[in-house]
Amino acid sequence: MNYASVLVDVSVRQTDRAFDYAIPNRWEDAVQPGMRVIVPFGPRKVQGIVLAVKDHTSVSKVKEIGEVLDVIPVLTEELLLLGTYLSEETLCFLITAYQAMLPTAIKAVYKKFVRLHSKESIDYLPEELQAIFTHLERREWSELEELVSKITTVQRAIKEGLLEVDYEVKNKANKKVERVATLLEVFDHEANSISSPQQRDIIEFLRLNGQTSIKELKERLGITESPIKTLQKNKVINVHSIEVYRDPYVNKQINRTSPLPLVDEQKNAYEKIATSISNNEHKVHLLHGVTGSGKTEVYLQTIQNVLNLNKEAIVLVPEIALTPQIVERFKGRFGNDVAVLHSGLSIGEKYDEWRKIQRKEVKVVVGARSAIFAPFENLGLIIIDEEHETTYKQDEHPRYHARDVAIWRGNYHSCSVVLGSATPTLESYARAQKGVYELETMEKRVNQDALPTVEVVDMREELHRGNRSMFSTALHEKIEDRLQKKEQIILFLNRRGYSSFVMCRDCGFVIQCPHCEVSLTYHKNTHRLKCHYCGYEEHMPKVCPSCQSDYIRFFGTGTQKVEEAIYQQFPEARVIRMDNDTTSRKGSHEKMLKQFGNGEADILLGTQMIAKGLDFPKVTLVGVLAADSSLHLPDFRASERTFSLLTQVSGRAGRHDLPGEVVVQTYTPEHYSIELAKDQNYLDFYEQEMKIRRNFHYPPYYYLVLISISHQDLMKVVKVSEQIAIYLREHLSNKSIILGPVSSPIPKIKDKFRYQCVIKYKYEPALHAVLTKIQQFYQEETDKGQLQITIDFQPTMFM
Ligand SMILES: Nc1ncnc2c1ncn2[C@@H]1O[C@H](COP(=O)(O)OP(=O)(O)OP(=O)(O)O)[C@@H](O)[C@H]1O
Ligand SMILES: [Zn+2]
Ligand SMILES: [Zn+2]
Repeated sequence: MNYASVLVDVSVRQTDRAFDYAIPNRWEDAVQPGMRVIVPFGPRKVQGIVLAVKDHTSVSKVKEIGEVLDVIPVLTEELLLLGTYLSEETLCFLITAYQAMLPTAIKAVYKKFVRLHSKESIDYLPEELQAIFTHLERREWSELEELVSKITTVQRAIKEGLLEVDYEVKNKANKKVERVATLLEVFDHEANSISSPQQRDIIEFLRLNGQTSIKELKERLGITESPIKTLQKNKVINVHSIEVYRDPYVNKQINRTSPLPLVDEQKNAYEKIATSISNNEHKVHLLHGVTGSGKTEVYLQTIQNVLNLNKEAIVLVPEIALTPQIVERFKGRFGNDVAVLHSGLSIGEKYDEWRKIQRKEVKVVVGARSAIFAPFENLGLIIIDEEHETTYKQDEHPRYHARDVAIWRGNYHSCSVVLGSATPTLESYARAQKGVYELETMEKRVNQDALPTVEVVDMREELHRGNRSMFSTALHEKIEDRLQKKEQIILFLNRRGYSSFVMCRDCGFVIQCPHCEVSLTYHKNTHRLKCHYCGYEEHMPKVCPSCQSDYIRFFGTGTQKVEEAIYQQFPEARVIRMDNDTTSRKGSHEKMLKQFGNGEADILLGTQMIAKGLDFPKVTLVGVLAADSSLHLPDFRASERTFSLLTQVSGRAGRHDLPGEVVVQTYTPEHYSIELAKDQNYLDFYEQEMKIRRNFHYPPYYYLVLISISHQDLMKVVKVSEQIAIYLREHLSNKSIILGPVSSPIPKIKDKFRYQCVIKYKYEPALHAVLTKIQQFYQEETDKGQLQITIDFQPTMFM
């Protein structure tokens, strides 16, 4: 008899290890590590992952595996190992690590049922339940909740043993199938004897075109099902189902491109990476290239190089930049060899793209963060574009950084990792300076033109001169000019930490969320106020809740307000506004960019989502509104973010033949991150920012851990946070710095109070053990869900 060690799909501490199950004889050879199975676990059936297969067990009463869900393992040997690394490094449950690697479609959904214990039980049930269970002996829990007057009646019957709870594992994954018809050859010569013209058409069509879907047959020949059925019955044709992929790009015409002759800087970078590839070396190359220096072309040719060696490549692109433009550049070069994974796809589409990878039908995957787990087995290259983007860090469990996973996989496959950016993180650049990474620099734009000229406008002066509009005189003039010349404009509203809050001008009262202690945001189209943390909503009040004045107004600038201002000041301008409101429908993002690319609008107005990766030849002016709103967040990376954002946005102008100009509007023009972004002067910014980081003990000089504690009861949060801080001070070396506990920048979310501690350390070998101890100490309480303690290594957010 063989046994399987199975990790069950239940995230609590007690199940964070494998349990043994017997493999029934009929599946003796079928069960392999990395496959999903269904196993009995207590009263229920749960999904689990086979970690190992062995021929003995020390468990005396071992249960049997109930079902095997896969034919090929969903997790490769490498990914199984990677899961262990992730759970150790981020202190998450092993199952959580594996779940992060799999597409949503194959994660289990559990349905709860209630059924009669036995036929006789019915007589002992209360009348209400008798009626319900007489017709159907098994009912879904959610259905019962509707049927009975009080759910406690059901609970009592369960306690008394009359009813039983039953769980069913459902798979969300549904493969899409299509019915197709083929001609059976034996009947070819007898086809002549068929008299029905419709049937003859079908035969003729199939003879010419081969296997055809029933749907297409009906459409093309204008027929119904019936002649098809007749032919099938008479064994002239064969009808069967085949699996098809839901491919969002299937109807898209993407022109094939061929490699461009590289310019010197590109060639240099390409060759350095090519050398590591041909030597099968695991090296990390930091490709620091200004915007428009042609990094993408270097990626494309490097990938080609790897494909020639019959190996595979993963390309990560930040979600926000995963625009059709980028996808087309990869599909254009590698066609059907490319799978695409991003959040814009439906669950089914993502599953299909993932299966193409699993079945080795593609060699390149382009995707957002989680694509780093693509189940390739012969990896030759991993590229992370815009490596400075914070979205590469997952902000829920497992709190991993895609860069770390990339380097782990690169090491495993002995292949190169390329990190590309115009504004690398200080962490990566410092590593490159120390020689841990290889630095490749591209200082010039491909088209040899200078970078766009950037003018910084002091909005305080504009105000003093009596200009109260959103647009400075300079920006206004330039917009007019471009509109006249029929060139295009991008207006970028830096909205992070910026909201249109409602304030009473009489008494200063600001309307806040009753649950989160943040101000509510005004939404014009619904005339409602909304909390962006918990979703709470209310009507815009007519009078101030505090002093009854009717002089209550919203403040701050949203994209809608900017749009209105544009229409007022430039009535002839055609505007496309891109923000969360206008792009929530699937495909709308893509459609708007296409319209702008086709010249159907003069101005593209948007938030963060238009800052990255866009490449429109006719854009010659970029305006940045409220450049410094990202500077005043309670986050030590605020300057770095502002610098990188401004550099990226400016990089959208003048990328082709027409020269570009940028106008940056700010209230703090003297701030170094704004001054240096003006010249895209990364090196000076790096030097200056590094000094600050050193003085204040921040990364890359120190590592950080953020511990957040939350609970409904404030006293409880304070007590636990203090206990944790004391424990840390006692058990970590005195070289480490422990900050807090303090109340978090957002002190309350969804009625829970939030506190935090920060650990700054350089070398702390006991760290993981100490933190695990803390987790275990509060485990019972955190498993119940009231108390929450999250541990975040190298956090990117401090809110
Ligand atoms: N060797 C080359 N010869 C001619 N044109 C090139 C070459 N390499 C790149 N280009 C073109 O130059 C433009 C900018 O290149 P690309 O988008 O690759 O730059 P990038 O560094 O990735 O930009 P960003 O980081 O700003 O998105 C593109 O239109 C691209 O087609
Ligand atoms: Zn709220
Ligand atoms: Zn008031």
